[in-house]
Amino acid sequence: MGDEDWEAEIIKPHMSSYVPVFEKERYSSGANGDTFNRTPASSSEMDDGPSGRDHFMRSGFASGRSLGNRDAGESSKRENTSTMGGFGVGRSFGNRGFSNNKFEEGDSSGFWRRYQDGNDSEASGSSRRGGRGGFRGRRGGFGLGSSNSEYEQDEGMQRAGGLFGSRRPTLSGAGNGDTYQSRSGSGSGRGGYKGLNEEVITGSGKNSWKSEAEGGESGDTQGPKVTYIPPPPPEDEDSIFAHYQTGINFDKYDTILVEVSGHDAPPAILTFEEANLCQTLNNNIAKAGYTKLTPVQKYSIPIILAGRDLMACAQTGSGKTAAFLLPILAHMMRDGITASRFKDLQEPECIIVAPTRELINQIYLEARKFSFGTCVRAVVIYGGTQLGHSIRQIVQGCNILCATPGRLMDIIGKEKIGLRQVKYLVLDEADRMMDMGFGPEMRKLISCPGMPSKEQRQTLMFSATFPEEIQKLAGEFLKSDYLFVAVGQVGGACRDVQQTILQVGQYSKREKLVEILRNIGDERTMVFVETKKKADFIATFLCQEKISTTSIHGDREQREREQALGDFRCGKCPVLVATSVAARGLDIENVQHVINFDLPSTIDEYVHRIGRTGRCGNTGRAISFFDPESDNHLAQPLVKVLSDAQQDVPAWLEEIAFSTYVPGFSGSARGNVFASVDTRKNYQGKNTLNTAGFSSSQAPNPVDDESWD
Ligand SMILES: Nc1ncnc2c1ncn2[C@@H]1O[C@H](COP(=O)(O)OP(=O)(O)OP(=O)(O)O)[C@@H](O)[C@H]1O
Repeated sequence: MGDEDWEAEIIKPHMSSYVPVFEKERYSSGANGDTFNRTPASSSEMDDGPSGRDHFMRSGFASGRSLGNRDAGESSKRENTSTMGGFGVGRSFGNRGFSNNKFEEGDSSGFWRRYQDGNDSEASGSSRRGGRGGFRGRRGGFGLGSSNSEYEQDEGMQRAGGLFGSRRPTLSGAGNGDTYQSRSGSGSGRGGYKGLNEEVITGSGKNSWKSEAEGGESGDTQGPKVTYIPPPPPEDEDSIFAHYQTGINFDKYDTILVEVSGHDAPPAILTFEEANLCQTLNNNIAKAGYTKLTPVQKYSIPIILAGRDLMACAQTGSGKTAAFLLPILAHMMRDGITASRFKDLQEPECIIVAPTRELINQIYLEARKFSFGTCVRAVVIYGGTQLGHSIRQIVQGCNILCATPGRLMDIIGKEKIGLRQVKYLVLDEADRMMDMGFGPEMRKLISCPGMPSKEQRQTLMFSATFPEEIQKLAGEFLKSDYLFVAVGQVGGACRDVQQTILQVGQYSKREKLVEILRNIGDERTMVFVETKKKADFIATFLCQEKISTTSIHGDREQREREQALGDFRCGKCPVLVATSVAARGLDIENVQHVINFDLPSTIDEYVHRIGRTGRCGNTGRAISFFDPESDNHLAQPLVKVLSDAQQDVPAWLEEIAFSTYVPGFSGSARGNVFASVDTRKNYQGKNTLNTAGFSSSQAPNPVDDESWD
């Protein structure tokens, strides 16, 4: 079944019997699921802004999918068999379907009362704007142009489409775009997110890229306000330090070759004790269950402690987060940092940016964990949540600010954050942060008034992939004498992931997926697809097949995204269908399988995706469907990634790779080569060691000569 058939498929009446299970405990005051089941979607109260929208989000894909409000009511009474929360909301005719729902009594008004935290005025303000939920019927719209991006970003470019209704359809003037717009009313609804390939031009033809500060999510001038306030993280020590076990291959990390390039690199440390951290930090490390350093930590910690700028590349799941957090915290403690107090303008010492909301939240939780019992206060802010909430978090004090780029720029624009005290700037998933999507915002950040120059601050970049062309941009951010740490092959896949590539044509993919998932049973599995609409579609399909599934992608509300992740983490939904928004950084316990239902367009993306499993010495499996109709361009880089990771390479894949041979190829699908190591040409002083600290001149060099020099 091709793309064009999806909408036909999705509106089959039987599908409306699949309604979501909601996390009743978490939003207990509203008894979501109950409300959902009880409440008929009949009258028109969608004008209720946030609450209407809230219900809209929660009321499930059955509702808006195709049958409008009446079916929403009907389906809500049906057996609650699916665990898929709210996807496809308003998908095709959602505008209508949801503009009439009446869920607020039991559900979201309760939620809002509970979490609004004194922000009724903002909430009602947005209520008065009216009809937000109604317009959101277009979210995720099939064939509506919102979902065809191959890449989803949380901030930056994507917001242009999402916030201002300036998506590709508005350019087309016909077809999907028109349909979409007519269905979604004025198009003023805040609809999801744009992807890398989507246009950033409004219907009026102007470049509409705007940060939240310019009238975006902050809602000063246009569009409804974002009112979601994420629930606070648990405060008890057990939850803060909850962790999963390192796996059987954790000790094998020591055999990975590490190359450090640049001048005067400090020697690696072999133990936490050698880092000479303060007692509180050591206690926190022990409580986190860390007894032994990972390679990237052995090398990065002393480099950062020595005050050097760093670009570090290490395989997925190998502890890069602690590699930067621990030395930064150690510095702060050594400098005798004072507790930051309530102030209207906060001046954090450290700013950490990451490309997705869920990832930055995860980093924040790590920062909170390692700073436990110190006076260092970490704060997280990200898009899709109420701006007022972000501001309230910040003004209470902020030493480490974890942020997605768009929200960060907004807050800076609102003069809640001053940059003069910034000593550490961390770009996690740095290659992503510097690429076309986020690069402009990052450049804005480093040239913001008050931001110390690169000479005055310490800049740290971490990722599992560092394409050569992106490395070349790093000079803008890093001091010229920065050090480069490469743990193993730069851009290489984690060897603890057993990779299988299956040749599956697009018409057979669903059948194969179900077959695999049935064999897998309840083991946690992430299924990656290429577009947002396909994520909805596949998740719906799996629910239909009675496989408990949830989904995460950029067209889902932040609340839905967090709920989906929560459901997946706790095992309530063992299958998570995701777009690339979940490809990077997410550290979820017990993800045993990754399935690439669609291969991504770049090999780096592949490496990140499969890295959601096989973390921290645990083993995992990745199965990828290779469709010769569309994936041949990946054959060569796949062969390279597989062989570098000592995986079996299917003969048919080698054949395709050979037949699509591109002279000069050295590893990647998008022109960027695998940078085997530091791309600076003239550095001196390079040493290659294994992570037990012994010189490995005898050992085979992991460096791919082809792309070096
Ligand atoms: N030294 C250590 N000992 C035990 N566990 C560790 C250690 N370092 C990190 N971990 C754990 O390993 C897991 C993966 O770490 P982390 O998320 O930092 O990986 P990463 O390298 O950033 O991965 P990705 O490239 O996917 O972002 C986390 O659960 C983390 O707590």
